Amino acid sequence: MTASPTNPRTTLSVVRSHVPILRPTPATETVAIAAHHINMVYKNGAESFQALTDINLQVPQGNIQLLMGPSGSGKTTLLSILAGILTPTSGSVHLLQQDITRLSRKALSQFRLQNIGFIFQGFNLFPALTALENVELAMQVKGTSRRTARTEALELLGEVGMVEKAGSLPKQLSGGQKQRVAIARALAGNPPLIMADEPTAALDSYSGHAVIELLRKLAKERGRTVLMVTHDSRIMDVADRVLHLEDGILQTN
Ligand SMILES: Nc1ncnc2c1ncn2[C@@H]1O[C@H](COP(=O)(O)OP(=O)(O)OP(=O)(O)O)[C@@H](O)[C@H]1O
Repeated sequence: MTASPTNPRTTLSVVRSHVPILRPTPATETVAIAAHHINMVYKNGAESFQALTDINLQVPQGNIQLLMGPSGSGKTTLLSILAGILTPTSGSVHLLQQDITRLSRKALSQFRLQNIGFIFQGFNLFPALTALENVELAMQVKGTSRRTARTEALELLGEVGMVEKAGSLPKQLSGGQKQRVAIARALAGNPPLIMADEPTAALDSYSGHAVIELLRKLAKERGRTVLMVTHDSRIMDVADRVLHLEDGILQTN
């Protein structure tokens, strides 16, 4: 991918013994995520179901925006479309000024790998790999060499306060610790966009707060754009905007 001046990836610089550190990016109103007239119809045989109707939205770079709404209102469907995992029935999605709905399958998969960090409710860590190996593997998948991957994975575990648990297997970690490792893994390769589906749902209050604070810092101090599906009203305090879905329609507020 060609780095643009507004992309936090361009703020990567090498300081202190070859360890990459992110400098804060000045706040701009560059749009990082945009959806234009998105419709999604699920078809099962003769039956069809309209899950999303004419969704339009814009998320500026450095924002934390939440997708909220009742069960079945279309939150996960919309997040999946915005992340390029699902193709909408109609409409377009622009990520970092690129129309991802026009990319080939291969180009889209490469774009996702380079630009989006995913965080899931269930952590999705490899159970047989240590915390460090889970992050390292993600770096290698993104093209980092083995040697650099270890250094950078340790750096990322440091960012989420998990260096001391680098050698632990997921089963030896609490839910909050697992989610912090999953966040470190999502940050592998320094993606400018973070997309999360219920990142605090499986966590107790204390761990949930720690994860929310981490996501806030990523947006406000590191210029990452964070979009997440959540039912967690605590996150509303740190959000720039709450997008509310009802029956597949975005409510204007
Ligand atoms: N593959 C599918 N085929 C048919 N219908 C689907 C499919 N996936 C989702 N739906 C339907 O689309 C609607 C939106 O689902 P979605 O999972 O996006 O909702 P949600 O708001 O994320 O719900 P929850 O909060 O319960 O996870 C629901 O009515 C669901 O049954």
